[in-house]
Amino acid sequence: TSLRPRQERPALQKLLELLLPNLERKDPRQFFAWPVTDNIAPGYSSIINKPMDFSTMKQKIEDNQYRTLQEFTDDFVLMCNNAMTYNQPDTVYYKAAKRLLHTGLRTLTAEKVRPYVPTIS
Ligand SMILES: COc1ccc(C(=O)NC2CCC2)cc1-c1cc(C(C)=O)n2cccnc12
Repeated sequence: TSLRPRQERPALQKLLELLLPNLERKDPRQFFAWPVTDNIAPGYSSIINKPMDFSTMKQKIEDNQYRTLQEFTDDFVLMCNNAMTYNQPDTVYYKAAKRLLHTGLRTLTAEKVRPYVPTIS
């Protein structure tokens, strides 16, 4: 809660700006591109208390709100888990989320990504 302005984290921010489009390409039908609304998903806001989507993640990168790669990964996992919580397993959304989670985590934990993230946050 220090009053100091957010210090720059250029390396991490640049890495996340590269990783996000990589993850978005794994969602060609753009089910995860924008916040899910109650009118397309009845009761969504009362079932999912921490909504997340790619547009929100993009804004958080631009606002320098991710201090570590782990925080970015946590939002990605949250987004996928929300879809697997609200939607039944036999829906396109559940299946898309399961696949996205699996393939996206492979990207985020790839050896070539690890070295670019300073271990201290
Ligand atoms: C931004 O969210 C969306 C945007 C577009 C669409 C969409 O094009 N749906 C068409 C495929 C059959 C109708 C679906 C969604 C959507 C995502 C989700 C998620 C992510 O749970 N969802 C759940 C129930 C109903 N619709 C959705």
